[in-house]
Amino acid sequence: MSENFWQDLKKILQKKLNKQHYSTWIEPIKFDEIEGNTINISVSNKFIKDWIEKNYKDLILIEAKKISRDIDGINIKTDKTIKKTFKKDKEEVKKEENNNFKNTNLNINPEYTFSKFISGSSNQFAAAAAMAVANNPATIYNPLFIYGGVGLGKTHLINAIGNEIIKNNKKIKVSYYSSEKFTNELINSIRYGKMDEFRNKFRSIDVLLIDDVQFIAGKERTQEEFFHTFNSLYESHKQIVVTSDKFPKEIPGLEERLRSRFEWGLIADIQPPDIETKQAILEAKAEQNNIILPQEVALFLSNSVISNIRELEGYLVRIGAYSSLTSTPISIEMAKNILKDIIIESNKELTIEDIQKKVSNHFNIKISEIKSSKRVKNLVIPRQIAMYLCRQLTSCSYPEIGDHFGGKDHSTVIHAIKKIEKNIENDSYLRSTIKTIKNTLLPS
Ligand SMILES: Nc1ncnc2c1ncn2[C@@H]1O[C@H](COP(=O)(O)OP(=O)(O)OP(=O)(O)O)[C@@H](O)[C@H]1O
Repeated sequence: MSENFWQDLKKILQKKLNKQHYSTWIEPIKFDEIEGNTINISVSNKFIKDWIEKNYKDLILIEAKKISRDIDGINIKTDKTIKKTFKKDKEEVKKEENNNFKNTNLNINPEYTFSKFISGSSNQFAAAAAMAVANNPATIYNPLFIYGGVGLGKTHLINAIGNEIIKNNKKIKVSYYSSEKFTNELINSIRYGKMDEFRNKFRSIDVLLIDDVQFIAGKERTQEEFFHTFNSLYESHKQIVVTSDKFPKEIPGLEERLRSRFEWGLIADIQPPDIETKQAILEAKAEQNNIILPQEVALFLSNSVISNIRELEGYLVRIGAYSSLTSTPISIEMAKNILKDIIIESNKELTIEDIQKKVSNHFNIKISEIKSSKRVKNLVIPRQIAMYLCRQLTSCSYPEIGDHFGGKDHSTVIHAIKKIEKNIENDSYLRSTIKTIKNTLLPS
């Protein structure tokens, strides 16, 4: 009776709740059992557990009692292994699009909504936190700091917060700024003596969304001004949301006072997507772009390529264009052919060249640069990572690795690998970068 009980209960809850809330909070719940008179359920992390306890537990209990009068409690556990990918309903996407109004002053991209954001275990925490903030601006998590690797959906999520807030209340003044745009406006205001205007403008915003905040690090005047803007908004109980490619502590050149403020609220990370999530995203993007993508091709792409979703989308568009230009339906063969330089067959043993290719591709540098002896930072770290992965993923010796990196001595290779091994422990960004590259080298 238990599983049916849960299904019935979910149906009732689905009717009671708005679709988005249902699919974000109730749908991913894992039903465990009914033990005595208690319903045991699990969710993927403590944040979701707390949220459900605070907002939905009473409702679930009331409705459960209507099905079975004996029920008198709900016990929520956390279980990290829960993976749940849920897709949003087409109708809901349409409705949301219609509701969105385009106000270019706000700089918000109307395309990036929650309905178009696919949640999976890698980003569920950040998506749930974003939704919580969007539904309760400036009341629960302030600031919200979202961080994650390149192309994993930070810009999409921060815009979705803006779109959702506007949808709920058109009077709230929401502004989205890339750090670059913030800096440029500041520079212009200084140049043309318009600092008062600049300050007034930022301080009159209700919700300030700042994307890629790592770019203001190292810029003294921008950080100073942002610090004052932050304080003024925070003190007037206005919502601030910030994204970055790194955890606050790991942003080089970020002033201590800003770092500590970023840590006042909630910090949520986005990890590289798992295969299920990648597949769901690809299928959704294919639908949005009118590309007929057979399921096996979506699976093939999710298994073999890249974690960077922007890159993944790029390949999808390439395949779609090829298919349309040649009037041939998309097939695995076609995908393999188009992506032959990127995909490494999963049954083939990895070589040092494969690793060099992937690492160079990830960091957007040339293979010749990774093999060179140039000591600039943007080459040294990729080179060290590549050497580390060669040692981990191939059976090559230190001298062999050194040979493939422009004839370097084995002691240089050992030094590079030790450096990564040491840093990986404290640097979550490095860890996540290496994981992303490894995922593309070792498709599961
Ligand atoms: N979970 C998701 N569901 C649907 N689309 C996604 C998801 N995550 C990312 N995308 C898409 O991937 C592309 C890249 O995402 P986005 O620009 O938000 O990444 P980012 O993390 O801000 O990258 P960067 O570090 O370069 O600023 C966008 O088109 C976005 O819509």
